[in-house]
Amino acid sequence: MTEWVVLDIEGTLSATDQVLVVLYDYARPRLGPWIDAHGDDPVVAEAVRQVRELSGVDGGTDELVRVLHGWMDADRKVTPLKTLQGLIWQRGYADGDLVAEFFPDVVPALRKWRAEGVRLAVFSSGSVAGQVAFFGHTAEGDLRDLFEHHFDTVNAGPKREADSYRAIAAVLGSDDITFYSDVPAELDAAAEAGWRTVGVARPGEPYGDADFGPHRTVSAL
Ligand SMILES: CSCCC(=O)C(=O)COP(=O)(O)O
Ligand SMILES: [Mg+2]
Repeated sequence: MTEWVVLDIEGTLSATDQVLVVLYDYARPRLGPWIDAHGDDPVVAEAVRQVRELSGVDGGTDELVRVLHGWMDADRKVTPLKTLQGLIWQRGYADGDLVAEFFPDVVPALRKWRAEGVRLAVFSSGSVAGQVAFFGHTAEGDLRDLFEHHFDTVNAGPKREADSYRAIAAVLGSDDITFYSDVPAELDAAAEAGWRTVGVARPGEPYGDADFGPHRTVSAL
């Protein structure tokens, strides 16, 4: 038994296509209008500043959107992109345009862990705002109560760096943590921080045939 289970989303709880096709296709045409309509929102203004800084692009919304689309095409988990996507998805879930879907084993496993007293948290590249909206609007209802904490690249740090996992452990106040992810490099970073790790190798997913090295590996939760 472990005190905490910390979970990745894409490839672990939900099919990669849920994110890279459904959610990315939803965000793509809405990025420009969102930037134009919410320029006074300090969160959007800071994201736009970061996009300019990281890309060196100096032009208007069209140029920014070209950069953001390029990052999406390459699936680069760049923080300002994840911030803007998260705001758009939050609206999409609230409006009923989006419904989060999970692999069939996921919700039973989450409920079983909770029934056993295991505490749950999420660490995803998706922004905390996007994560909370995602778990609040699922095909199996509002699942937000299952999780005590959400972490992203803003409040924890990059997923492939051990310091991010150390920062999460400090917030959780525990060193008895198990991390589930489909990405071996994320598991390496978590293990370096002293966490237990479980690789989730789901058939048909991008990391379904990956080499998980020393990490215990499962094909479902
Ligand atoms: C609404 S959650 C969207 C998740 C997301 O944007 C993403 O990039 C998932 O990355 P992960 O770190 O969970 O593999
Ligand atoms: Mg993942």
